[in-house]
Amino acid sequence: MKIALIAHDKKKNDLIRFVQKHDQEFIKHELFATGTTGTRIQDEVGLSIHRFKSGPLGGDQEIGSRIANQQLDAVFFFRDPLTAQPHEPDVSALIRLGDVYNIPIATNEGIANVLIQAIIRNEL
Ligand SMILES: O=C(CO)COP(=O)(O)O
Repeated sequence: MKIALIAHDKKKNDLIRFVQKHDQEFIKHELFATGTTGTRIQDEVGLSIHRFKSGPLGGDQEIGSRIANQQLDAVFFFRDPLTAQPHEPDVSALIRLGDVYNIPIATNEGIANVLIQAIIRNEL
């Protein structure tokens, strides 16, 4: 599967921990990420990952474009709901495209736990 991983700054540690916990599953898939998130996953988890631009510089839009072209199967997007993002319209656009194309986007760790179990069981 093609899976995108994204986290806002205050959620990056949570996403790294989550990916580390499930690294034996994530290693089986083709991984994509926004710039800074991808660098941290590469450096701290050791998974190979295709990195787009950083979110505020267009990375969310690049991932949205992948969704629109049916080139992504699932997205883990650990959003920070308590901090204003300069690129909030890009974040909303990405999530909107997930709804348009019925791509599962886990926007917090609770639903991420559900989504990763579905992926492990090959239920998507
Ligand atoms: O801003 C982001 C998502 O909206 C994430 O971008 P980075 O991974 O480059 O920090």
